[in-house]
Amino acid sequence: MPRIAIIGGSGVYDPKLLANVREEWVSTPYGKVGVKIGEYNEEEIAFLPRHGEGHSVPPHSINYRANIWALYELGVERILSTSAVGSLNEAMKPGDFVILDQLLDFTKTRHYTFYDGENSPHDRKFVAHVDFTDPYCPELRKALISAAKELRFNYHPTGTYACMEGPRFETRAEIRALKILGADVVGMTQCPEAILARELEMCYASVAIVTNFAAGISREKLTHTEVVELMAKKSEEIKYLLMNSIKHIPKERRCSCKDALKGATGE
Ligand SMILES: O=P(O)(O)O[C@H]1O[C@H](CO)[C@@H](O)[C@H]1O
Ligand SMILES: Nc1nc2[nH]cnc2c(=O)[nH]1
Repeated sequence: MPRIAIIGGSGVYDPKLLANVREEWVSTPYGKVGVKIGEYNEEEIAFLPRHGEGHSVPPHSINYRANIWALYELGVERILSTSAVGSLNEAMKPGDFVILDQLLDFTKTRHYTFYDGENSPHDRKFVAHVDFTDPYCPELRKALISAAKELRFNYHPTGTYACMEGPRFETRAEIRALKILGADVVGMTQCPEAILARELEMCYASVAIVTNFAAGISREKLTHTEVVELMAKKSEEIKYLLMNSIKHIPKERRCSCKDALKGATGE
């Protein structure tokens, strides 16, 4: 049973980092999900490309609830993910790794919770207001930072990610506003992926890879081609970073992620 899962973002579509890969189809109250399960250092790891293998699913249409529920069903406790981002912070350059620690959510049309009270399509028919002060698991963040340090990668140990609805890129004015609000990087997928993991008391962290300077900061037109091309160039480093992080993940969970529902339902 995989304790750890990797969710691959743009440019990270296949589990080449794993051996003996099999696919398991998991039924969830939100639909079926195909999850790859393989081995790394004799440990079972689950892998899920959030956009599908051919990048066929745009960020606003991803079935985040099915994806996270499927990993939970498989017994996953810890989720590491990648996200390709634009940078608003001149210190965070294309090719740099940012271990996210904060989030700003500007998405609009997504499904943000599993807990819809009586309308929940499962037996958790309650309302839950989960603490999200620190959206990322401190233990997973520490593991990613230790690995980036060991590998001597260009990395930033913190970063605020602004999640936009997409699928378009931002206007110059939106990036100006996000900078005033304190965002360091901008993407389209961390929300609701991070909160949904927290709602199922799973640990979640994401390593953002800067693929471009954001709209109005970059002198070039923004293209998805540029994003995928840079991610392809970084694919080996991303693989090493994720795999090296795994050995730094404590077996025992001492973070508060595992108690996220305590006090959240008013019980
Ligand atoms: O966040 P990931 O999945 O890496 O994808 C990023 O890349 C796409 C834009 O090129 C958007 O979907 C953005 O969120
Ligand atoms: N929203 C958004 N996502 C990205 N992913 C990679 N670059 C960007 C960007 O500039 N904006």
